[in-house]
Amino acid sequence: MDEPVLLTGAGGRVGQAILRGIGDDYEWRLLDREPLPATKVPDRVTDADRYVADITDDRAVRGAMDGVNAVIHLAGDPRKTAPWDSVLRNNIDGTQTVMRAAADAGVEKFVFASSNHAVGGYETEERTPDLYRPGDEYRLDGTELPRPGNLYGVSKAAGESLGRFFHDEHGMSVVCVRIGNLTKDHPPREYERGQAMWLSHRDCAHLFDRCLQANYGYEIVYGISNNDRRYYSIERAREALGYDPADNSGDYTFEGEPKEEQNGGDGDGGPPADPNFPTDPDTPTDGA
Ligand SMILES: NC(=O)C1=CN([C@@H]2O[C@H](COP(=O)(O)OP(=O)(O)OC[C@H]3O[C@@H](n4cnc5c(N)ncnc54)[C@H](O)[C@@H]3O)[C@@H](O)[C@H]2O)C=CC1
Ligand SMILES: O=C1O[C@H](COP(=O)(O)O)[C@@H](O)[C@H](O)[C@H]1O
Repeated sequence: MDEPVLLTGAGGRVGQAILRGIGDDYEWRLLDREPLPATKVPDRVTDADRYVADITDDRAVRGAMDGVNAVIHLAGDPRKTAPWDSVLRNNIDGTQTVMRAAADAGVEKFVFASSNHAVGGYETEERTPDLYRPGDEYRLDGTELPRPGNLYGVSKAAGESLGRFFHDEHGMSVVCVRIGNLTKDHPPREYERGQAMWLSHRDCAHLFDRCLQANYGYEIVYGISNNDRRYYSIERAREALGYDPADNSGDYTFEGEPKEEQNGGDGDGGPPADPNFPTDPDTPTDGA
């Protein structure tokens, strides 16, 4: 892909995971309402390709969109406790502004950062905490209706709907990635739900790379690593995008330490050297 890719929210956690992984592989336009320090910008990105702008500023967004072939849209309020006025402005109005500008500019592919919170309502009292544990077979696969657990999740469901509209009405390819819990270097520590939906930094970069490379119409996929604990299916991401994650929160202890190091393993990222070592927090141990 020779034409630029517009990355909104480039300075944030997800944006930086993407740029650190595939920053040298594309021509980027980086947009964020905060100026990006040089340390957050890949070497080849010039000042002219850095936009300090708010995504609700239609004129600025259209300026940044000129000549762009694909968009990864991350900018927004990521707080699950975000109030309505913020998600309405940043996540719904902002997303509509970016998607409309993209469709008008003839952008081919649009990747939208949706969230696990768009479907948080499926985590009912009856299903939890079993849902978060290895061996539980409950799966959401992206074909279910949104079921937000908070107003932030409502705003993400709205973004998915906007994507459907701009795909159907304007032919733009749209993929909505329901991102789980992006955490660097190890799964969230001592947090079953977070470990079930862990997305490692390298899998994050690989997944968004696949979103830029694959051909699709409209898709909703889950963005998690290949975790033993999981209640999201990654089959659709594999099939539609060619996603092939490398990490698994099951390779870490509940406290977030790599199992092979604790077990004196060979450090190859594979399973623990001693299969009898009781590393799974759900596995009863003598005296535990
Ligand atoms: N980090 C995670 O585990 C998850 C993130 N997501 C979604 O991924 C996206 C990125 O999340 P993070 O990187 O974690 O958030 P972040 O807060 O680290 O980064 C967001 C970036 O967007 C910028 N931004 C916010 N509102 C803006 C606006 N109106 N105009 C221009 N720039 C704006 C901020 O300055 C910031 O650099 C969000 O849409 C979030 O909802 C979804 C699920 C999980
Ligand atoms: O959508 C998001 O989800 C992640 C994970 O949710 P959590 O309930 O496990 O915290 C969250 O960390 C992130 O801030 C949010 O944007």
